[in-house]
Formats: sequence, C-alpha cells, structure tokens
Amino acid sequence: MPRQEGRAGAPRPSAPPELGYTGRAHSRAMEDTSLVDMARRIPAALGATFRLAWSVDRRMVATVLVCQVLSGIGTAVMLAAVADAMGPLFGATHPAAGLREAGPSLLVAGVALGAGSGAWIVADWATRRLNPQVASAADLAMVDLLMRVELSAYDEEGFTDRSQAAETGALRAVDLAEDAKNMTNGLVQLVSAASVLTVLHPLLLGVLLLSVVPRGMGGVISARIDYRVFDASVSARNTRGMMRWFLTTPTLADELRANTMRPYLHFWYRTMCDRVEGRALAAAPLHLRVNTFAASLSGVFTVGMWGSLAALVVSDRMTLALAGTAIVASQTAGRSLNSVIRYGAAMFHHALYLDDYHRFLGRAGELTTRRGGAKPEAPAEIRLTGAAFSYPEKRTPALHPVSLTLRRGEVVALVGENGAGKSTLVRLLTGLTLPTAGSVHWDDTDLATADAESVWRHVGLVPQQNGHWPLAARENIDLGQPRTHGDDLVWQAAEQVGMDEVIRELPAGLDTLLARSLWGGHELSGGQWQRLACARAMYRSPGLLILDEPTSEMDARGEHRIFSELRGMARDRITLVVTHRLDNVKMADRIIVLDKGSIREEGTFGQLTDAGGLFAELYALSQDR
Ligand SMILES: Nc1ncnc2c1ncn2[C@@H]1O[C@H](COP(=O)(O)OP(=O)(O)OP(=O)(O)O)[C@@H](O)[C@H]1O
Repeated sequence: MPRQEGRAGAPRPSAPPELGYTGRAHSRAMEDTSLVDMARRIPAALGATFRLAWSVDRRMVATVLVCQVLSGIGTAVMLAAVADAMGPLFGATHPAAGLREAGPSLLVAGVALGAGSGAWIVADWATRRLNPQVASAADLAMVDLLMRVELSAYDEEGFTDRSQAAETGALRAVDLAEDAKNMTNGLVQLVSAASVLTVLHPLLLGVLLLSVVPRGMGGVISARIDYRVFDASVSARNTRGMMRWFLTTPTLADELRANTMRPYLHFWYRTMCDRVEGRALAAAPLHLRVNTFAASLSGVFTVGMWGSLAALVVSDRMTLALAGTAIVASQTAGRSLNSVIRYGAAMFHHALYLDDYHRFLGRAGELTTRRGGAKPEAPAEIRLTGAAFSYPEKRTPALHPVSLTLRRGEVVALVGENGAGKSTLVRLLTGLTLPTAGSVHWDDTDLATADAESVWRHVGLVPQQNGHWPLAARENIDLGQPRTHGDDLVWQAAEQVGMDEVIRELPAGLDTLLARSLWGGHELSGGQWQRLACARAMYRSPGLLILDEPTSEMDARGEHRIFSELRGMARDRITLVVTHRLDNVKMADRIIVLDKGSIREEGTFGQLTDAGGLFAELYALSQDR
C-alpha cells in the first residue's frame, strides 16, 4: 500500500496489509459445505471426543453414562407414577380421600425424582473430574505434534493459521463433552416424557416438537454465522496475537520505547482489532433476524399446543386428569427437547471448530518427522554429495548442489554474506531438514533413512536465535537431560563459558528461574544468554558441535574463552562455526566460503587471504574501520 502524504505535510504510516489465507490445501469449510454436511460432523466430532475422554479416564466416562441412564429411568418412573396419581386426585369426591389413594404413587414419584436428581449430581461430579483431563489431553496432543513436525511444515501455506484455528478447536473439546452430557441427558429425559405423552395423545407430541424445532434451527444457523466470522478473521487474529507478544514482552520493551514506536504500533493493533471486531459486528444484524424469526415461529407453535390441549378437554376427548398429566409430561418433554436442541446446536457449533482441530492434527500427523530406522553413531565423517535445498514457493534455491566432507577432529569455519545459505547448510548437516536433491551421509548412514531423534542425540547446536528458556539455570544448561546424578558436569560447562561466577551469584544458584517475567525469576544479559547457549551445546559433549554466530553479543573475554574451549574440545568431534567476525576464523583448520548458495572458496586463513578472492575482500572490509 503506498504511503499516504497528509495535507498538513506530515507523512502518515500505512495501515497493516489485509491478510486472508486463501490456500489451496484447506477447503474452506463454510464455502464448500451445506448445513446437512456440517450436521454430519457432530457424530464424528462426538466420537473423537468420546475416544479422547475414554483414553484419559474410562471410569469417569462410564460413571457419566450410567448416571445419564439412571436419571432417564428416574424421569420415566416419576411420570408414570404421576399419571397413576392423577386419576385418584382428580376423580375422588373428597380431596383428602384422593390424596390418600394417590399417596403411594406420589411417594414413588418423589423417590424417582430424588434418585434422578442424585444421578444427575453424580454425573456432574464425574464431568468436573473428566473435563480438565480432556482439555489437557487435547492441548497436549496438539503441542506434542507441533514439536514433532518437519521444519518444512512451517513453510506450508496457511500452516500457522490452521494451527491457530485448531487451538480454538482444542479449547472446544471440553465444551463439546459438557454439551454432549447435557444433550444426552435431555435426550434420555425426552424419550421418557415423550413416551408418556404419546400414550396420552399422539397429537401432543407433534405439536410439542413443532414449538421447539424452530429455535433449534435458529441456533444452528447462528452457529454457522459465528463460525463464518471466525473463519474469515483467522489470519487477522493470528497476526494480531503474534504482534501482541511483540508489544508486551519485556524483551522488546526498550526498543519500542526508545524508538517511540508506541503510537504507530497502537494504530497498527487498533486497525487489526477493528478488522476482527468489524466482521463480528457485521454479523450481529443477521443473528437478530434469525433469532427473531425462530422465536416467533416457536411462539406460534407453543400457543398451538396449549390450544389443542384446551380443545381436546372442551370437546370431551380428554379428561381433566389426563390433561393434567399431559401438562406435567409436556413440561418435562418441552424442557428436555429444548435442551436437546439447544445443546445440539451448541455441539454443532463446537463440532465446526473441533473439525479444524482434528483436521489439523491429521495434517500435522502426516508432517511429523518419520524418515527411517537407522540409528547412526556420532559421525567420524559427514559427507554431502550434490546436496541442494530449495524453500517451497522460492524460485532460486537457497543452496545449489554442494559436495563437501567434514571430518572428526576438524574445526571448520563457514563464512559468507547475509543470505548466502549458511544456516540452510547447517540444517542439512544436522539432519534438521533433508536436502531437496542429493544426499547427506553420516559415515555410512544416509540421513534420509535415519531416525531423526537418534541423529540429533549426537548434535550440539547453538542456533543464531537461541532460546531464553523460562527454566532454571540448571535446565538451561542440561536441557532436562542430565548426564550424571550430581551437578559437576553442569558446573564444568558453566566454567567453560565463564558463567560459573554469574550462576553462583544468582539468588538460588542453579535453581534460579531464568525468566524475569515470572515470579521469582531472574534475567541475564544478552551476552550471558549466549554464553549459556554455548554451555548447553558443550554440556551435551556431542559428535557434531555447531555454533551459528555464537559470540555476536559477547565481550572480548567471553569470545576468546569460547574459541579457546572449542579448540580444546575439537579432537573428539566435528566442529563447525558460522561467523561474520572474520578474525575469529583464524583458529579454524579450514574455512568454507559460501556465496549465493554455492561454495565459492575453501582453504586455510592464510591461503584465502593470499588468494585475493571473496574472503580476502570481506576480511579487508572488516579491517577497514
Ligand atoms: N524459511 C524460509 N523460507 C523461505 N526462504 C528462506 C527461509 N529461510 C531462509 N530462506 C532464504 O534462503 C536463503 C539462505 O538463507 P540462510 O538463512 O541460509 O542464509 P545465511 O547465510 O544463514 O544468512 P545470514 O548470514 O543472514 O544468517 C536466503 O535467501 C533466505 O531468504
């Protein structure tokens, strides 16, 4: 969008671009499917939620089901007993005599009512135990899959948008379970009451149905409108959610304030809120029309039901006692039918979101890392043979076919200008991604056929952007994979990067939580975080140690220490350092210069500076200050 010049002269910032996911992979649920198609999703979503609930707590699921049936039986017995009592109550010449005669039936009705309520209370207790477990299981299933997908999944069109929609779906799993319980309860009650009502007069059942169905249909149509709004704004909400983190995290608070970014970011965020809100507001009149129409139709049919009952009594085709029973039964049936339709519509609503969740789980499941069963040892040699890599939707490959061998004991430096393909090459060497052409072998194992977790067990990686994990200092070094029972190796790694003193001074030493935003947490400086990232890679004592720009935020002492340690540790592993600080690469046995995705030069520091090529030029520029 072109930047607009205001009349007063001050240039105004552009509004954030309209984002709308129009991917081919995801069929747009609302555009492609009919109401009936969508109604068919309820049993599928219900089945999936039932299986989830069953897998987390069978006992509670069984308790809910049994209690539902008991509560239904209670209602049926109660209604039958009331029907029994109506004759004596209305037929007796004296009320006291009628009450005496109806006493036993009324007692049975009372006990049945109490037992039914008791069953309902137990069902409620069981559901409260079940719901948090279902919520956690749904969330965990999604988080676990996301931690296991191939990195390329994140490059798939609309993947993160669908992930966000699925997150909403995961939250609905509990609502669906709760509504399913209420609906089944309504259904059981309804069957009991409807059978009594049908015995009294079949016409009553038909009219009763008519009075509730319009409301139910209204609920279903409203759910469809809500979901359409949700679906249309999923990209905007995703972007807004991402930006929300940027606006509120202490990590970026300095930059935001010192660069006076607040007014623009406020405008940006407000615009996104307006877009999301605008879609919801536009749907409000539709809801109003649907609800008004459904309620009016329901009202007409309800009046019809009461009218038919009165007409039956007046025309002597029904006794007053029977009409009384019909009123009790129709009240019960009406309430039950109302809940069946209300909760059915709500389930329909949840099923739409849950469908997103299950579809996403299915897709993410297909994208999880599954390569082969080979379990390689720490590599003595890594061999790339014509290995190339292209990101999807990009015309130029990030890496053209590269052939290269790295050997144990070597320290190799990888250099090149921004975008040359260094991080992409690192991903291939570590098996984080597979080449789109050619192969990567660790000794005799082709990484395309290896079990990825077994490969990564031999990798120590300090990526360009390392995690400031909100964990204790100890876990920030051993990453929850302690190698010994004591903390000796943890302290040794801390010493290697010069962090031992800093950690000793933390309020709880190794137990200190490293997250300022959490209560009791403590923050480190940028360089200290980098030292910690190096410590955890060293702690793993890996067969392949890769450090991508490990010292960009470190002081001279820290940097010197890290590179001395790397040299000291080099004998037992393959070491690769990616860096733009070309003075540091003097310590490397071999320097590889990448340029636009190809290896341009290779050699020792002396050889490359003497050769007068790209490396020599970059080095001269780095010295020209
Ligand atoms: N996830 C991605 N999707 C699409 N293109 C990407 C992705 N990651 C990197 N690229 C592109 O691939 C090319 C190589 O990127 P890479 O990150 O490997 O470069 P680099 O040498 O590590 O750069 P730098 O020195 O800036 O870290 C660049 O053109 C970059 O824009």
